[in-house]
Amino acid sequence: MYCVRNVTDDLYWVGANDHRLALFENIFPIPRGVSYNAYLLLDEKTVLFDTVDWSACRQLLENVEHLLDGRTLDYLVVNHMEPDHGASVEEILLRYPSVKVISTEKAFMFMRQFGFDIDGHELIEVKEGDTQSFGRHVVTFVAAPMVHWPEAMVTFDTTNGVLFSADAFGSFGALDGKLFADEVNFDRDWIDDARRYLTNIVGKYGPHVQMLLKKAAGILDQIKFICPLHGPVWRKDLMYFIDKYDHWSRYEPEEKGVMIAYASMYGNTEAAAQALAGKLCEKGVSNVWLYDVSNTHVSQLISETFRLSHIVLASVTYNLGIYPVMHNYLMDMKALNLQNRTFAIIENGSWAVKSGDLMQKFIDEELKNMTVLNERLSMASALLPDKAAELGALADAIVESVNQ
Ligand SMILES: Cc1cc2nc3c(=O)[nH]c(=O)nc-3n(C[C@H](O)[C@H](O)[C@H](O)COP(=O)(O)O)c2cc1C
Repeated sequence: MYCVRNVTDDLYWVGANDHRLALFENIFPIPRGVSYNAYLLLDEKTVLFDTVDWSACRQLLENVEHLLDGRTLDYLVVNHMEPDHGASVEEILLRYPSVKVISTEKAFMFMRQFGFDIDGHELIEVKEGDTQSFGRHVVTFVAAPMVHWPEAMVTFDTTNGVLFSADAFGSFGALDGKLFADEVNFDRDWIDDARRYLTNIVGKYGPHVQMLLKKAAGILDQIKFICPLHGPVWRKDLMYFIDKYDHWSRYEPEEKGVMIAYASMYGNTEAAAQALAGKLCEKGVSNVWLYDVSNTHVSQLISETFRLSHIVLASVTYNLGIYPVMHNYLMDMKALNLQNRTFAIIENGSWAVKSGDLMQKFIDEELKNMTVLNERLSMASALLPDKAAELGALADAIVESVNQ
């Protein structure tokens, strides 16, 4: 059965929802599923904007066929050739052999690399600023390299103000009927998945997102809809989400608050993390979030690290090193270019305590623009009452820094 929704009077969502995939990119858990968004414009010409993952191809075809209602498909615009959107391109070409494909030089290169038989078809290569008329609608193409692959572009419909934003402004989470961000409680139910999506997937490319935001700033008053390739479509309160993107891509925290990420085998480091959390709240800083790095997916840790201003790393020493899962989290921060956070350190060990110095060294040498508070809580096996003053001093230093 077809499943479509109007975005505007002549533009339709023709994508699909996926609740079967457990790991997006075979790495990120998606308990709320994901949507693959594609859009069909019925103008004098018929235009499909992007396709879907291969697993959802059948749904896309049903949707498109239903709306075309006997017309042929004239154009396919491919903004992004990553397989979760581009995998069904060849199937569209097989079904609609006269379709003209509009995309970037690099995207056509990727189509060939993936083995798609495109060369018997009319291919229209576009670059920044090129325009195309489909009848009433005129669109312009804007390069969006590394948001999130190098071939990516976004397409702006100058007639109705629709921005087809490719992977920008996307989110994990299946739509399940609710197409628009204003049909859900986005700030309560979606923002964490949107942040986890952007920070983990495009986090490394903050400067490229900033470049795209600067281009968008020039036409901000003309943008009426943002149609991403995953997650809800935006038609109200666009600045709420644009502002989030601005923070994430500048590596600026959204909130003053403390994330305590702890690595603990037998519970003593965890107990210290709990004691610190209690002290912070007692001293008036209650935006405090505890995460056990061993049972919190690293994508969630990264997302929270992008959200909050202060990070406490509490780790046992393990074979003279940092606990491996904590180390992995630090490596991910480096890979994603995270910056501008204030850290505090809690270390533990029973015979040769090393984790504190090693975490400090990693932050100083491998991460950019970070501050580490001087106060450190160092434990030998367990946090005993003789460490109360040290714990209090650490809490005071964090509170002072948060309140600055
Ligand atoms: C496999 C393994 C390796 C360890 N390596 C070290 C080490 O190199 N240096 C050290 O001081 N303690 C080491 N420890 C001890 C723990 O770091 C220590 O007992 C710590 O207090 C455990 O804290 P927890 O209760 O939070 O798990 C190791 C423990 C295990 C199980």
